[in-house]
Amino acid sequence: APSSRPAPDNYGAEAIQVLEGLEAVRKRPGMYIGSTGPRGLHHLVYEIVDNAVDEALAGYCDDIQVTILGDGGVRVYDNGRGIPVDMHPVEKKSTVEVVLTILHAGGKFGGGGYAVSGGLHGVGSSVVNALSHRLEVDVERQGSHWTMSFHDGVPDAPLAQGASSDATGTTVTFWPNGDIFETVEFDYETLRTRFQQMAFLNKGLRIQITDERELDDEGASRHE
Ligand SMILES: Cc1cc(C)cc(-c2cc(NC(=O)[C@H]3COCCO3)[nH]n2)c1
Repeated sequence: APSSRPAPDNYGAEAIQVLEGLEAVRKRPGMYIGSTGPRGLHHLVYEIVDNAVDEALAGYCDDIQVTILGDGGVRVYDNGRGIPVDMHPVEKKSTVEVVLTILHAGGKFGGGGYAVSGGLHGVGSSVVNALSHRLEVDVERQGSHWTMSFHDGVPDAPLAQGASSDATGTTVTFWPNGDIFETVEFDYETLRTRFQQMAFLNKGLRIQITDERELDDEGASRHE
């Protein structure tokens, strides 16, 4: 007789896909970011900034701010449209959660392999999330702040509607996993040089970077 067990719903399959994706990234980080040395660490920032740059190149954002926090985290902000916050009826997941947890076929050649230097072109955010022991996102869109946090890429709770806001934008803050990377100490000059190159390649693009770690009596150093 046919088993009485109901067919596994899509939601269960989806949750398994997320966990398998995160596990794959943590098992072979080099496949996704090239290495777990300093280059791989800085690649995390480039993956997140890539999304903000795409929004700027699409003409929706003219302010991108990167901050190296005193506690070793990095915050990336853009004043674009904000990642969509719509809730998918079936998976009961917001687009924000999908962008940050589903491992998309990334890279230059689709599927797995890709030239590390080129990065994942805006589909690498879930990789950054998987390799961060904590990640927070704050979207301003549709009149509100919408927030979500993750630990090792796993959501702490669904997307939550917060205070009202008449601005739009996306802020992602992440703290790289010290068990995966040889070092989690960001190098200011490495980031500044890379953003300067990107600004040369994209006329009109402005990326501000601030290092809050070297706070001394005259406050954080700020360069554009
Ligand atoms: C800092 C950061 C990090 C991430 C993961 C996404 C983004 C991001 C994503 C977007 N824009 C979008 O997702 C577009 C996509 O098309 C609908 C409107 O919003 N802007 N900024 C910014």
